[in-house]
Formats: sequence, structure tokens, C-alpha cells
Amino acid sequence: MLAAFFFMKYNDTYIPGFKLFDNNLTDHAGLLYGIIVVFCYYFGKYYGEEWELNREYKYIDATISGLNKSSDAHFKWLVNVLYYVSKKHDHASDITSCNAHERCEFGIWLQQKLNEDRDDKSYLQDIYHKHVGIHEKCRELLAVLTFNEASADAFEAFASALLAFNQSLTLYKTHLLQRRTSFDTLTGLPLRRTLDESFEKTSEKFAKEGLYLLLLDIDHFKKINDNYGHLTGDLVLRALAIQLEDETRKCEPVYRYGGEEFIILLHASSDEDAFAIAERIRLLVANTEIAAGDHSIKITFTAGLTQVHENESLHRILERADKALYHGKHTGRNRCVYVNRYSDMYNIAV
Ligand SMILES: Nc1nc2c(ncn2[C@@H]2O[C@H](COP(=O)(O)OP(=O)(O)OP(=O)(O)O)[C@@H](O)[C@H]2O)c(=O)[nH]1
Repeated sequence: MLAAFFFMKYNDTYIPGFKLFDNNLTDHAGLLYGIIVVFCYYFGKYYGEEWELNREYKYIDATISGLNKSSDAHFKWLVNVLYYVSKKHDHASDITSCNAHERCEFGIWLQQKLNEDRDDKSYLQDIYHKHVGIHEKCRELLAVLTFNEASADAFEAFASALLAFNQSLTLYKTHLLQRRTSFDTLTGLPLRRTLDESFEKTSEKFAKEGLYLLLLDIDHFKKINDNYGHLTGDLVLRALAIQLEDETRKCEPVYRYGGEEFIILLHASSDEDAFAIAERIRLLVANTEIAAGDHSIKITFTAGLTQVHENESLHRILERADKALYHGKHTGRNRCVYVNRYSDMYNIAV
């Protein structure tokens, strides 16, 4: 990148259009251009693709992009159908064969999606049936066209199949976009609303085996904003979000609960196991240097930990964890405090 910068500065012919100016102006324009390019590169590094977003957030983005690309391919397929009708070429297995729906580009993408283990599979199954419908109705139409017997019914059936397919795509896209708004744009983590909506199900499924809620809050985060600026504060939040996800299992969701507060639902078969997990995460975060621009920043957090008992409301659990968190804040910070259902508190930090 720097080499490109110097090349641009010293070789004005390299920049298209700049030859219109005199040498001095070209030199300054080249310098300015170089500065912009270098700035964009480093800005992009911090805010762009080099940041790993939350796994679910990334999955949604990739699915929407795949869906758009492969449904565009189906428009192209329609043009191929017209071409086939006019020329009757041989290479049209994605139009004429009875498993054409598996051969077209959309069908190949869809099959890959259906092989994934997802809880929103019903949308994809609906799309699958509608997609099979298009190919079937298209073949039926082509068959009657061959004998010059095309009726309005055959065209209508094909049009209805196309419409139904489109509707099933729209339904899935709307679902994905709605899911996307449940994620925080800064950290990519699911937001509090997602926790509210999914908690009952999660608790029903895992509370018996041992489920714990860890509510953590960065210590003196205001000072980070004050000392390094809000953008650096944002970088710290992102870095912490990534670290928390990296340090937890896929079945243990991490939520951005509020400004500098995060929640993790931990799976542990005993209090001791839960203490050990919470402490491991706390120590890892406290010992990590976060690279934020020119700064290397260390943070700590204070957390409240409590068990999720069967049939307990999220509100009650959060109330308990919050009390433990504030106890931790008032007794020195950089610690995890456990609270049981009778409100007894234990400082589990060493
Ligand atoms: N950069 C940045 N700052 C945020 C964001 N959300 C909340 N904050 C800041 O987080 C800070 C929280 O400050 P306080 O509630 O006073 O808590 P604290 O300074 O962390 O102190 P303790 O919690 O008592 O250890 C405030 O300055 C908020 O502006 C965000 O998205 N980005």
C-alpha cells in the first residue's frame, strides 16, 4: 500500500486524468490521492472486512447474498427458456429434464442450504416445493408448445408457479431481514430483544442440565471514551464481543444487553463448573491487550452470575444477576459475583 502511495506521488502519469494539470498541481493531487488511499486502507482495516462479525449475523448476510444471486440466476434461466423455445438446442437439461430443478443454479444453491441444520428450514422447504412447481409447469408448457397446442391455461399455470415461487422467496427474505434487525450493528451480537424472545425456549431446553446467566459490565468504560474517544470505545466493544464469542461454545449465546453490558448463557453442570468458566473468561479479558488504532488498551469487567432455575422468569434472573454485578462494582470491580436463588452472594474472583 505504501509502495503504491509513493509510486503515485512520484509518477504523476500513473493517475488517470491528472495529466491535464500542470506538474505542481499534479504532484499535490497525487499526494492527496495517496493520503486518501492510505487513510481508506487503514480505516477499512479497523471498520471493514477484517473484523469478524458474529457467526449468526454473518450467516444471514451470506444467505441473503446467496439468495439474491441465485434468484437472479432464475431470471436468466427464464431467458434460456425463451431461447430454447426459439432454437430448440440440445443442452437444456436445466429446462427439459425431470430433475431440472436440481440442475439449475438456484436448485444447486437451495440444495446446499437445505443440507444445513437450521431452525428456519420450513421457509427453504416451502421455496423448494415452489421451485419444483416452476420447473414442472415449464415442462408442461413446453410440451404443449411442441404440438402447437398451447392453451391459455398452460401459460397461466406457469405464471402462477412463478408467482408462488417469488412469494416464497419474499417470505424468506423478510424473515432473514427481520432476524438481522435483532443484531447489534456495532458488535454483530444479538440484542436484548432476542434474549427476551428466545429465553423461555432456551430455559425449557437446558435449565434441567444446568444453565447459568452471566451479566457482565466493562469497568470504567466511560474513562476509555473520555481518554481515547468514542470511536476507540467502539473498537473496544467490538473486540470484547469477538473475544466473548471466541471463548464460549456455539450453544452459549452472547448478547449485547446494553451500552457496555453483555450477557452470556453458560452451560455448566454445577456451580463450581460455572464459576470456573466465568473466571476463565474474566481473566482472559483482563489479560488481553486490545489494539485500537495507535493504542493498546486493557480492560476488565465485573459480572453477576446466577443459575437459571426451571420455570423462572428472565426478569427475576436478571434482577438477581444485576444485584450481584452491582455488589461486585461496589467491592472493587474486576470480579465475578455469584448469587443463589436466596440472594446469598459469593465473590468467586481470586
Ligand atoms: N464508545 C461507546 N460508548 C458507549 C456505548 N454505549 C455506552 N457507552 C458508554 O459507556 C459508558 C458507561 O459509563 P458508566 O455507566 O458511567 O460506567 P463505567 O464508566 O463503565 O463505570 P463502572 O460501570 O461503574 O465501572 C458511558 O460513557 C456511555 O456513553 C457505545 O456503543 N460506544
